[in-house]
Amino acid sequence: MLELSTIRETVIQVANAITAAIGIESEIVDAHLKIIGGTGRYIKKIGSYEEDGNLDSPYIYSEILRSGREYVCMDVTGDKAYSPLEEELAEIACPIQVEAQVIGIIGLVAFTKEQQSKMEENHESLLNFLRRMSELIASKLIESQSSSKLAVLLESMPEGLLAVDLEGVIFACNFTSETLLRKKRQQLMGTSICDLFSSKELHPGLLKEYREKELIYEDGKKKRRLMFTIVPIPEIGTMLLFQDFEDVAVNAGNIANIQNQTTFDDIFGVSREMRKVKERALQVAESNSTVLITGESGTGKELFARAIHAQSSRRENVFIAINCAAIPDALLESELFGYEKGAFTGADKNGRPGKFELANHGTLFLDEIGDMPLHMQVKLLRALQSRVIERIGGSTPLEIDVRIVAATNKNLEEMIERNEFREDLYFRLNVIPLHIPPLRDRPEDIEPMLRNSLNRFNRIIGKQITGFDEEAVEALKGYHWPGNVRELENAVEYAVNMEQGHKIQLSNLPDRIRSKKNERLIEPKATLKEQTERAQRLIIMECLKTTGMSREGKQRAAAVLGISESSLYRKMKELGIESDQSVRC
Ligand SMILES: Nc1ncnc2c1ncn2[C@@H]1O[C@H](COP(=O)(O)OP(=O)(O)OP(=O)(O)O)[C@@H](O)[C@H]1O
Repeated sequence: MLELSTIRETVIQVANAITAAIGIESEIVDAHLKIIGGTGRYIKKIGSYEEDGNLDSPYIYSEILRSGREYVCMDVTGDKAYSPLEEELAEIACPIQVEAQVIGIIGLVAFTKEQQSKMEENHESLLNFLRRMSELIASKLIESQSSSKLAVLLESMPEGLLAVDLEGVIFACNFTSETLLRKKRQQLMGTSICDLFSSKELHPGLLKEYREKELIYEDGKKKRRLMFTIVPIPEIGTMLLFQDFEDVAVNAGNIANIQNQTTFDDIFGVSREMRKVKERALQVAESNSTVLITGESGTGKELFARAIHAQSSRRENVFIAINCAAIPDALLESELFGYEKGAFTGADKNGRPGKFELANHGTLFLDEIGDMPLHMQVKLLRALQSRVIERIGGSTPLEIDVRIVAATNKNLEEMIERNEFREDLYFRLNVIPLHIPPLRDRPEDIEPMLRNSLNRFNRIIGKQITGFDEEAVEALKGYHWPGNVRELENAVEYAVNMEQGHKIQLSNLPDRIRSKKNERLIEPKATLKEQTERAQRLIIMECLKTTGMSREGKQRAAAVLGISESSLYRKMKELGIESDQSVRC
């Protein structure tokens, strides 16, 4: 039953509007004969019942509710069906109907002779007016019911939902988001997304459209893996939908969503080098052999790993990625192999599958393999050799059928010499090596990639920028792109946001590209390696000077440079930039 009381405010406003327009008192009752709104003498009676709330009474209002008929009486004293208060002289009443259902009544009541004659003279037009008002109330009720139905739908969605504005501030959330993030609605609403998630991908300006990406949510000491789908909504903000990662993999029965897989067509590159890498990757994709992808951060290693999976016979099963650098050493083993119930304090009481199990019959992408601690390298090698794993605290060996694709931006051969990486594991992984060259070594790719990114961000941000002006192209082509394609994408996104005209101007490029710092880095006598390291050191220091050395500062610096936070920490270590060192260039 549609209840008028759910739009009480509207009902009161309509009653006031009627009286203001025609100078006669009005009352509005619901389907239980309860007075919901009224003017004049009826204000005091709001909340009480007409005809004692008896729906079977022989009087007018109960009769209107039963029959749906209108009532017009210019002298109520002679009407037996009327039970007047002493002063009531005349009444016009009109049912409020939604389809065939009567959900209330609007009554117009004359208490003075003057009002009575006004009613008599204009009863046709007054009745018409009441019909319009009754339609208005009915449509408001339907509208409010459908928006509350929508609210019920959003609340009962199995996915968490957060809606953020252009500044990244949460303005809507649902019940599942409270459960998954272990926070109350009041704590979520009005909070910046940056305060909830450290992953830079979720920060405003860096939010990009993507489906099903695994990101980590940290709540105090607890970490939770969530699978995100991000939908930018131009001019409004972004909608984030997320699920518990394990639920997704288990519910999917380890069946992949093949429609949204990254394929080789998504890998862009016109240079000879890129065409060669793509050809080679395509050749080996079909086989089950282990692939080791090397290349600097942001060159597209994960993109290649996904395309290989999509091209293989495993494409209908899952692709699971694990970033060995992002997971604390103590957790890496349970992340990879899972654990049985009661395996250790704080463990989930039902036990949990590891990535190997989740990726069964699919592909397991071991990202940043060079950052895997030595003791874990031994365990990984054992699993790869025997193709059998055991959960922590378990005693049943599980056979696994997983294709391994590993990636690193480190020089594993140098690490082997320094005893930081096991040679036997290296040979086990390096069955099919694929090296992706950095962007600066394939300059022909820069311009087409800029155009490609421009089209994409025009679409996402809703702009129609036609290209780059000459000076901007020159700066972009001359830049050394330490963050490779990721940095290029971020630079174009920044420029598209900033640009108000039809072409991207030099002034709208990020500072580090505009200021052509790379020119003063060149020292003809130094080796290429020395010059590259020096350049990287200067760039990172310069960036940290702006963002600061706090944890958040470093997160921002990583985002600006287009590298992962863990890559930034690693680079700082390699280049001798200390965390608490004052930033000088
Ligand atoms: N050849 C390419 N064509 C299209 N997009 C690319 C290409 N290479 C990289 N990208 C884009 O650049 C970004 C970084 O790519 P990806 O994450 O695969 O790099 P990565 O080498 O794995 O980085 P990291 O070592 O930091 O994890 C992604 O948005 C990806 O889509």
